[in-house]
Amino acid sequence: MCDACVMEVVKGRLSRRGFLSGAVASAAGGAVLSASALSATANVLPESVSFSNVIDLTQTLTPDFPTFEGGPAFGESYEYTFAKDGLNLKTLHYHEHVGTHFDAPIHFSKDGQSIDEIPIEKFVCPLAVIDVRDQAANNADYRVMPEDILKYEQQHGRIPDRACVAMLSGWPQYVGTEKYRGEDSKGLLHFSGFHEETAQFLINERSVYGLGVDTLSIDYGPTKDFPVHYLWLGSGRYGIENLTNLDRVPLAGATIIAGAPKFKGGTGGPGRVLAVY
Ligand SMILES: N[C@@H](CC(=O)c1ccccc1NC=O)C(=O)O
Repeated sequence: MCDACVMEVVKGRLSRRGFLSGAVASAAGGAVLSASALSATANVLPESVSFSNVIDLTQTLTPDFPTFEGGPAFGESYEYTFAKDGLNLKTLHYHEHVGTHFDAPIHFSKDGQSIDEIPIEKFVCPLAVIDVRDQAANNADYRVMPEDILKYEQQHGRIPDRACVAMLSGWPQYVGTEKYRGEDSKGLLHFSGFHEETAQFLINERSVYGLGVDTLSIDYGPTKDFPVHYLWLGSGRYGIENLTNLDRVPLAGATIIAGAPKFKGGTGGPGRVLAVY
């Protein structure tokens, strides 16, 4: 090899080694940095979460999104427009319980936690999806029963601790139609929810933080006394209503990242809810 060629090879090796050792050093530095940043700021979860899919479980909120009471519950008006002012900015007016939203314990209890008081680690949870689409298709007033949970566990294993248990009824396909609320001539609503025995079972026998539904309410539509709201929220747990896309996540094994709002004293409120798996 000519002298010049040898020099080029040696230079190449040296710079590659320098590059590699620099990369190792910066990776190690990065690890140290992120570990200390974590311990300084995060409420560390007991298990690590790794994922390659993100699914949006949130309904798009529009002024005509169906509401529990039937009337409008979300409005918006422009304060600034790009054409007139060079920027767009709206004021929103909305009911706390509209669209994909949270029910905080205070919603149905005398002095339960408000939405801002729920510890954040309760919003990142294993997600257990209970598929009752067939039952709901046959009976709009179907309620998720304890047997549905036991059947789920036979197929997918025990509901994990700290889970959010969500009902998949298939109702999001009816948003935009009367059927989503299912109001009859007597003013009763018709859609699925959880049975109070199931809420009681999950409170007593399992360790669950959240209850989710893809309908307007964790209680089924025709209820007059809201037993699941009183039981579940009264036990210090939270609910999420009007979820969507639960048919796009595995029934077991996903993690829900429930982006609850942080309104001081809020009884709930709309948020962004994601599932990762
Ligand atoms: N499922 C509803 C229930 C609810 O909001 C509600 C229950 C009884 C009386 C009024 C209610 N909300 C009024 O808009 C919710 O918790 O968001």
